[in-house]
Amino acid sequence: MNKATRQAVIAGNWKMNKTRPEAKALIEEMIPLVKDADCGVIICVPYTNLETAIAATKGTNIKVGAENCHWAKSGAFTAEVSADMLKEVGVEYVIIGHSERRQYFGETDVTVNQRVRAALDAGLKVILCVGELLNEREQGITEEICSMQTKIALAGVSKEEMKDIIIAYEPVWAIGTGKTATADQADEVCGAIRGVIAKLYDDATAQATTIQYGGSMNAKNADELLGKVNVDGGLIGGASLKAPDFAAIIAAASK
Ligand SMILES: O=C(CO)COP(=O)(O)O
Repeated sequence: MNKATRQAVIAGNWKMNKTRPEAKALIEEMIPLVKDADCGVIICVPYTNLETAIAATKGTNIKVGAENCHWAKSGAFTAEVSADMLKEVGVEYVIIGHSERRQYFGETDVTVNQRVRAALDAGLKVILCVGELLNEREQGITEEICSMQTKIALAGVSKEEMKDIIIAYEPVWAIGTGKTATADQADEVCGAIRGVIAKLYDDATAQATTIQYGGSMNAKNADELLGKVNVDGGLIGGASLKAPDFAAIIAAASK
């Protein structure tokens, strides 16, 4: 299996945006624009929008994800949401390990691993985020950081379970900054992550794993990034909040 046979997946990460009426309107605008996509289409939305998004996307090619989940089944974890709760609502995907969770909410490689495990156990598919800080890139340790994050996050995940894991390489310095990694930088790190998967599992698993790039991907730069052999799609922040922009990225991934 190679890029030609791997499924490209474009996922929107809405972050902390949109009330329920706004979410419904955005999805309704999106549906006709993305209905002919030749790639996977996912929108990851705030918890309060999940039911709205699931209802609004019913019968369409848009799948719905959450932006995080807790590692415990239930318990005294004020404001957290379990993987079972998401599954019961009808959610299919969950983002885990986003750099904003790591940066602002004390998420560590170990808790990322625990959350990945909980999501898989609940029957959810995972979009696992990894990526280096600017100073780590400047120190030349990008591949080491991304390899380590990937390895720790996947501890206890079997080869069979890898079909339910998408990895998103998101350099932290490129998120929401308008600074995109060059297509070659994105390709290089996505390729290095694929190498880690090959070592942890085997080459067939590595070749079958969807590895996205995320960080200021937009309608203008999507073509070049998605043209790279190791870049199998994108995790889109800002541009996923505008239906025409999101649709343009999906069109680029469908070529
Ligand atoms: O963090 C991101 C997606 O998870 C990327 O966000 P931007 O596309 O807004 O840079």
